[in-house]
Order: sequence, then C-alpha cells, then structure tokens
Amino acid sequence: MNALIDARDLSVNHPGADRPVISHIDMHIDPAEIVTVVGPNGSGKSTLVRALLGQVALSSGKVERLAGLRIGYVPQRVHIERAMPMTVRRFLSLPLRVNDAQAAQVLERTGVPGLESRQIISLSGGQFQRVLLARALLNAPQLLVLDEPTQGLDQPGIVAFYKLIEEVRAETGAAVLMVSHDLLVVMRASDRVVCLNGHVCCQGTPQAVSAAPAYRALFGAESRGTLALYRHHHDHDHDDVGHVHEHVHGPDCAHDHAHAHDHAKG
Ligand SMILES: Nc1ncnc2c1ncn2[C@@H]1O[C@H](COP(=O)(O)OP(=O)(O)OP(=O)(O)O)[C@@H](O)[C@H]1O
Repeated sequence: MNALIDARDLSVNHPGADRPVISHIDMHIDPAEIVTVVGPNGSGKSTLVRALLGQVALSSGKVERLAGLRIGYVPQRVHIERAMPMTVRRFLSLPLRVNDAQAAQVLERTGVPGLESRQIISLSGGQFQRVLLARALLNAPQLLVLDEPTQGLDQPGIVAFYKLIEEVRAETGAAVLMVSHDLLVVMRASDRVVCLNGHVCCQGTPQAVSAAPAYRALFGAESRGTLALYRHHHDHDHDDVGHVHEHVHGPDCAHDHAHAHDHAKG
C-alpha cells in the first residue's frame, strides 16, 4: 500500500540559524501505523512534523503526501486557544462546523462525554488534551498528528491517553504520528520510533531502537528503563527484533555529534 507521507532528504534552516535544524531526513508514514518521534529539547521534532505537513519552507528535499490526505493535527502550542473564553461545543466547531450529535459522539469517544457547555479554560490538562483529540478526529483523519499530546499529564493520565490513541487507531485505521518525551510509554505504544537529534540517529521498532547505541547515548539513564522493558522478555533466542537503521556520520554532517563517541566506545 502507498505511504501516506514519504519524505526524502529533508533539511530545514530557520531564518537566522547558522546551521540546519533538521538535516537530510528520510521518513515515511504508512497507513494505520503509530510512529513516534523522540529526541532531546531543540532536536527539531516539531520542525520535522511541520515540514512533513508542509508548514515550513524546506532548504532541501521533498515531501510527498497522498492526494487528498485527511490530517487531524494537534499542535504543541495551543495555550492561546486555551485562554480564550469559549465553550467546548464552540471549540469543536472551529474551523469545521459540526452538529450536536457529532460533537457528543466524539466527546464520548475520547472519554470526556457531556463537556459541551464547559468553558475551555476550566478544563483539567487531561480533559483539554482529550477535547483537542476529539476536535482532531472530527474530519475522519487518515493521519493523526500529535505534538507532545501528554504534556502536563500525570503518569496514569499519560498511560490512559496512549491507550485511547491505540483504541482510536484500531477503530478508525488512522495512522498516528506523535512527538513525545514519555519514553517508556512510547516504546509500548508505537510500531516504529524515530530518534532525532537534528538528523535521524536511529529508527526502527521500539525494541530495536531501545537497544541501539545512538538511542542509549542520547537518552542516557532514562533509556535503560526502555531497554529493560524488552530484556525482560529475552530469556529465549530472539533474533527477530526488527532492523534498526542507524545514521552513519560523515564529513558533511552539520549537526551535533554527541552520540558519535558512544559508537567509538562500542
Ligand atoms: N520558526 C522558527 N524560527 C527560528 N527558529 C526556530 C523556529 N522554530 C523552531 N526554531 C528553533 O529550531 C530548533 C528546534 O526547534 P523544534 O521546536 O523543532 O525542536 P523540538 O525538538 O520540537 O523541541 P522541544 O522538545 O523543546 O519541543 C530550536 O532551537 C528552535 O529554537
């Protein structure tokens, strides 16, 4: 089946920056898969997502999106919307007008039924994220794009949110592209993980990425938790963990080589 998005050799230079924020990235999103982008602050995750959506100018490369692709996008910075005096019902009708039944149904689906008359500003962080997800689902997206959807949620809230995402994927067949800092939960809930630090350090199944030196170097102590998650199951021969694609550094790399030392150490 055709990829929903296929990107080749993507580089983005923000105005005034002395080097590319992201460089030479190849990436694709297939139908119905959950792909999560992880990486340190400032590693270009949001820029990559916006480049895939055609929202930033590319300095190199090409992005192909399936013709007519329906995308439900929840951007990272929605605090302005949140501060506006507005009911949930009205918020759901922006920009796409929906009827009461559709609004009620989508709120039910995202686990926050009956919130229509509540002011956006009065919602808890977890309720607000579910309302954002509800709005993103209204145009029956083939691809949901969620930029740090669990920011500000506590651990049970994070786990519950990812569970909801998996349910939505199973029901609708939508692919999901996420940016996240919740390494442990991401590893459980994703089909594929892309580890970013200006360039793609490594990508593959969660299991393969969690064992990759580049991932371990980038996330240090935090990565041990995700590796342990898989080691736990490795009391038998297990070659089929999927392939990890690691970036090979060259003389033209314009990015931070922090993790290259780890390769050298073996
Ligand atoms: N529109 C812009 N103009 C100039 N610089 C930008 C712009 N957007 C992002 N940047 C810079 O590009 C770098 C990468 O930003 P980006 O938001 O893509 O990273 P991120 O990995 O999503 O970060 P975080 O985890 O903190 O959200 C940062 O140094 C940021 O300041």
